[in-house]
Amino acid sequence: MLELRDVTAGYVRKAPVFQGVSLTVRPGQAVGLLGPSGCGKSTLARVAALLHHPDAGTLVVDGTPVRRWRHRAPRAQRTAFGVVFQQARLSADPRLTLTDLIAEPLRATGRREGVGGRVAELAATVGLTADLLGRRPHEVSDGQLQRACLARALVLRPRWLVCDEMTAMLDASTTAALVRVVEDYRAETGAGLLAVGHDRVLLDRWCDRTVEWHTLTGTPTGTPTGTPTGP
Ligand SMILES: Nc1ncnc2c1ncn2[C@@H]1O[C@H](COP(=O)(O)OP(=O)(O)OP(=O)(O)O)[C@@H](O)[C@H]1O
Repeated sequence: MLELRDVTAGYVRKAPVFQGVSLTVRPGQAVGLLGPSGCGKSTLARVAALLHHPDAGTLVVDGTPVRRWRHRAPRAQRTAFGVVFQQARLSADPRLTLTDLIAEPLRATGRREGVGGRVAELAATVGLTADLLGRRPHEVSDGQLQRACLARALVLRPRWLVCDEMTAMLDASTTAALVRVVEDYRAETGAGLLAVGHDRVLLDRWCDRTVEWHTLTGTPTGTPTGTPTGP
């Protein structure tokens, strides 16, 4: 279970972006988070993925409260998450080839064996051909780079996926392809998903339930009331 309990977070302590927000994602569940620009969805997603330290509240991952965020978080907790952001170019080291980009989390966690095979397998999964893998980010399209970023997010076989407007910059066919990759991965592994976006139609189709931001803010505790949209 991924549980945010009464979380307050932001960038200036006296003026948090949001206060007292609670949200729960069950293993295997896909929760969409919908809200207006600037309300704090990305900030919440970053807290949930251990990338942004909240000012108050608790994050519990698979029963263990998180005490440290970012590089200070224990490796086992950090590697439980795969994260994909909207702007692939900001989250990709421009010096790395796509092969090295996808393999980055393996190398960072000291897993050097079988890297080539795992990268090839994931490249095929996300639809990257071999000729693209030797290129650097500036030599590929936004959609191709986002495919590589999704492969990177899956490379450690995370139990939780956080997709922060993953498809906002992409055309319909690339969007459909990447959503399918995420859903195939979830079907195979039982991973849970928090998908942030603006596109209600996409989130309603993709997710088991879609939560509106305004139902979260000020919610005291417990799972927020979402809009049930699926099984
Ligand atoms: N690094 C930062 N430093 C200071 N303020 C920030 C930072 N990142 C975001 N903010 C501010 O925090 C607020 C929430 O931003 P956030 O990106 O979480 O919103 P969002 O709902 O994801 O928006 P969008 O849908 O436009 O991506 C905004 O007012 C934004 O300007």
